[in-house]
Amino acid sequence: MIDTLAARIRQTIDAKTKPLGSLGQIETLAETIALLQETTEPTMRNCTLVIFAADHGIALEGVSAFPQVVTGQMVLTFLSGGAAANVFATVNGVTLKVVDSGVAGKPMSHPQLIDRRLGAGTASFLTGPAMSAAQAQLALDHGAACAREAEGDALAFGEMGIANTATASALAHKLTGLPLADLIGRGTGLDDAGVQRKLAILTRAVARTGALTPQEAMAEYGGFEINMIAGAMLETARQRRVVIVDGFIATAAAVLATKLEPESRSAMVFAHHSHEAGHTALLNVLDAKPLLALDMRLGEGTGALLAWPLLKAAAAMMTDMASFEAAGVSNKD
Ligand SMILES: O=C(O)c1ccc[n+]([C@@H]2O[C@H](COP(=O)([O-])O)[C@@H](O)[C@H]2O)c1
Ligand SMILES: Cc1cc2nc[nH]c2cc1C
Repeated sequence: MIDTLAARIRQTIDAKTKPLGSLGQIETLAETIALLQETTEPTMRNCTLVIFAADHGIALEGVSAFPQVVTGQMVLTFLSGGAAANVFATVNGVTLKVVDSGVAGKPMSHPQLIDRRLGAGTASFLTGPAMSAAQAQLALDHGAACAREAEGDALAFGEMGIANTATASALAHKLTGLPLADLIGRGTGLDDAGVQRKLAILTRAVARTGALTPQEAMAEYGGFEINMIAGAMLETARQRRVVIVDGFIATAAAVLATKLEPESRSAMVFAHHSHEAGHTALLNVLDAKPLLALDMRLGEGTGALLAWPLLKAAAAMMTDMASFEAAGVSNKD
């Protein structure tokens, strides 16, 4: 007798009209979704992508190929529909929301922009904490609220923030203890000398503190948007909805989320393997096998948007595909 949900889900998949295991990672994805929804007939009807945007004091140390002002400019581009995330969301029927988590400069006022600002960018973590402990906690709370307000069987979280690969690397280093050199990359397009400079600055920055708790790490080295994504992931997981994890920065937020609440890992599916060098190390930390590998390194949730149809296919496989028995197809002896 089959007595566990996991075994019933596995048996449902194996009874479908296909050689055993022949749908590969789609089978694993179906198992994850079905376990989370606690049914052998899961549904994947709708998805929302929430893009969290914020600025980083560390940008002023020259760790990005682009100037800080681009963060706010890209927020306006998301709102006018011209970014890659808008295009991919439209193509795949995903609702898109944009959150100001703390973009530098004066607050932008736009009817579609969700205001969760925690300041005009973080402070530079080269010389002191990026934010206060209270701001770090508030970021988790704001992220959770944004998740509660977003509709979908699955939620994807994107980010926009010049220099946030530097932030993600420093934060991930403190959370995992992995060497910084394994966690840094070119971001928006640094050359070799730029990467060396980024490594030197981050090496100085992380030497400022010793071992940190996850709560301390997200205040010392976090970002408003990264911490909000962690809060949003935690809330989505608590609601037993699927979290679609995007690229390098989103995966750093996922590492933070799992350090705070390890059980959140079971709600996460990993959309793609980013071209950003440090992504492999973070995926390994989470024992994650991403669905796609397209050499993308844009962020914004673009990888998550491209993975969304695979989640729909995995759920539909469970509900709509015939079993050997129902279809009258002979199974192997
Ligand atoms: O998602 C990724 O894997 C990814 C990898 C490299 C860069 N990005 C995006 O580029 C920005 C950060 O790059 P940088 O060089 O400014 O740290 C930020 O807006 C991210 O959305 C995103
Ligand atoms: C133009 C541009 C678009 C982005 N989208 C996400 N990060 C980005 C960084 C830049 C520089």
